[in-house]
Amino acid sequence: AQPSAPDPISAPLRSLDFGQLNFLHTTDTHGWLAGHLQEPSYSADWGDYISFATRMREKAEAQGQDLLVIDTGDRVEGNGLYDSSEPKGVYLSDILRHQHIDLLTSGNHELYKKNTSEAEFFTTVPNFRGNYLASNIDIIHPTTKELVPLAPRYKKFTTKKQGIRVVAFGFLFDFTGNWNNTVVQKVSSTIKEDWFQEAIRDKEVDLFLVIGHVPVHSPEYQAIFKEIRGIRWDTPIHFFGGHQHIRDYARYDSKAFGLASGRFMETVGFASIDGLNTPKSTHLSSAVASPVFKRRYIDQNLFSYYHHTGLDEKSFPTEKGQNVSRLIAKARTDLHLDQVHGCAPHELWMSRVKYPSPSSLYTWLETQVLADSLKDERRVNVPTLAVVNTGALRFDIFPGPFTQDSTFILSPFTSGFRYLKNVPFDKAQLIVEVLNKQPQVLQASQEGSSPTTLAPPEQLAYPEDVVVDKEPVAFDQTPLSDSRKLVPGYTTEDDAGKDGDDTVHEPISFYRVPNCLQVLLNNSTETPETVDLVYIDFIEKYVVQAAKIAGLDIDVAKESDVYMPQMSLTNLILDWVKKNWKC
Ligand SMILES: Nc1ccn([C@@H]2O[C@H](COP(=O)(O)O)[C@@H](O)[C@H]2O)c(=O)n1
Repeated sequence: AQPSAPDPISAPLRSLDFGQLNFLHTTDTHGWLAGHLQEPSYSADWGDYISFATRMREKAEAQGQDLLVIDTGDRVEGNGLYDSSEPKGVYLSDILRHQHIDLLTSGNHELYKKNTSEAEFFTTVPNFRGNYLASNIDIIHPTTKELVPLAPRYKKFTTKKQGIRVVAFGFLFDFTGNWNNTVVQKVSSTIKEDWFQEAIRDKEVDLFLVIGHVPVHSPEYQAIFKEIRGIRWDTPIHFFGGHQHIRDYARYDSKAFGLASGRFMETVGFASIDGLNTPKSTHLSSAVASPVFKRRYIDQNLFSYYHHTGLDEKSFPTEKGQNVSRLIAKARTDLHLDQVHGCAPHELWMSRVKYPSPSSLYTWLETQVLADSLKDERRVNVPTLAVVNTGALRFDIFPGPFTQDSTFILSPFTSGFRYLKNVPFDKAQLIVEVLNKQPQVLQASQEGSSPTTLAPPEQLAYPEDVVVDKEPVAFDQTPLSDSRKLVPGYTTEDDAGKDGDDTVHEPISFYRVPNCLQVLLNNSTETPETVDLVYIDFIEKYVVQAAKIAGLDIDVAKESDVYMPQMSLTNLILDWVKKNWKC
């Protein structure tokens, strides 16, 4: 772990059920390779994860079993380790590559910008040569300008110990926000292509593995499941997914399951399959008709890692893991990530408290940061309605030092502001109302595709608020090894029940927020007739649609202009923190 990481807190743990084939899975890590330096439950780092995967592989192989390590994308954007370097990601990719990852794929964040997808093409794909899959992503080759697959479409391989014959695919959900140097083909048309049809007709396959940056409960994964099942009625399928930042497990049928392993290096997903028919096992009388699938969501800390490997402080770390922890510490020093810009007086939560409220991160952004600091000197005293999508803020703020790292953890994106002059106030309000009308924003959600949102992605999995009654939870699973108070954390309920989390936690509330927050900046007590409608540039395409619906007949892209040139939301927040949160 990193030198400043808090020690994990002991907690009652559920164990892992190993099988013939075992998996470790990360997704949506968003640069958090140093782990969480303010939260004991997630305080291990990528170096510890490397040691963990090594020890788990040793354990599996000693039992004659196999272990595969999988990552399903969104490795970038969301943490100082990625976002604060110039160019972005140079430290991150060098740290990432030390983990032996058997299969990986791209997320949407790898494709928002041209330089990010080109870095995948030139660095991450070669770093994991042969293991990076891109079933539905093409990129314009930066030199030849030809449209080429970002990485191979699929792969067939045989596992080391059990000889399990696997065909693996790597998908991205039907993402449309990519830069125009990449092409994301819809999943429903990709699975009709000849190469896919041939791959699923291969009879020499014991397991189909579908990894992807796709929610496990999604139209895209349903379509892939149906397509494979239509041809191979009996072959086991394991899906690994992500994107919604949640822990989730889907049962498609008795031989097909899918695991999603959370976000931000809070979770390492574990899955296993036992009873697969393989060329070896079919000769044995022990071959089983129906395989058994298991899953567990591991809290990413050393207490869990020691427990699951049966090792301790001395026997657990590997030399490589320790070197990588040192590499991360050096990168954090080079990037000045511990530099303190101010001190937060109390917690500000994204979803643990109601919005609006004094402890809501969004209320703070509206009533303090934007209200104090959003001003273009060319537009002084002009009434302004400011709109920012809630998904632009990515993490809670904890009391204490607000560092260079906290800045990017909170607001990693480079988005700035644009504005439309003299918008009738009632129309401006209507535009915000339209933006907030639905969970899925405007953009006629494509049929058969995952919904998109301007709110934090976790919210797609919560149709309603979850309000936790603060009474201690009853624990009816494995016996408690420790009767102390439970630590608040994940209490996942999925298609296999309520016993998925390795650590038994006290539950946490989840309150929904609107797609966009808004603040009226007006020096007068009178309602303005017109306002400057200021919006964060990421939502411009949605503002265009909302303006049409609101009956504002203008060409938004043409008539809008940059507001506070050179100022990003990230820097606006940082300047406010420096001025207002003295330590
Ligand atoms: N420049 C950006 C990029 C993304 N967002 C928000 O993040 C959501 C997607 O996040 P995932 O990690 O789930 O891919 C997106 O819907 C936006 O809410 C943003 O605000 N600015």
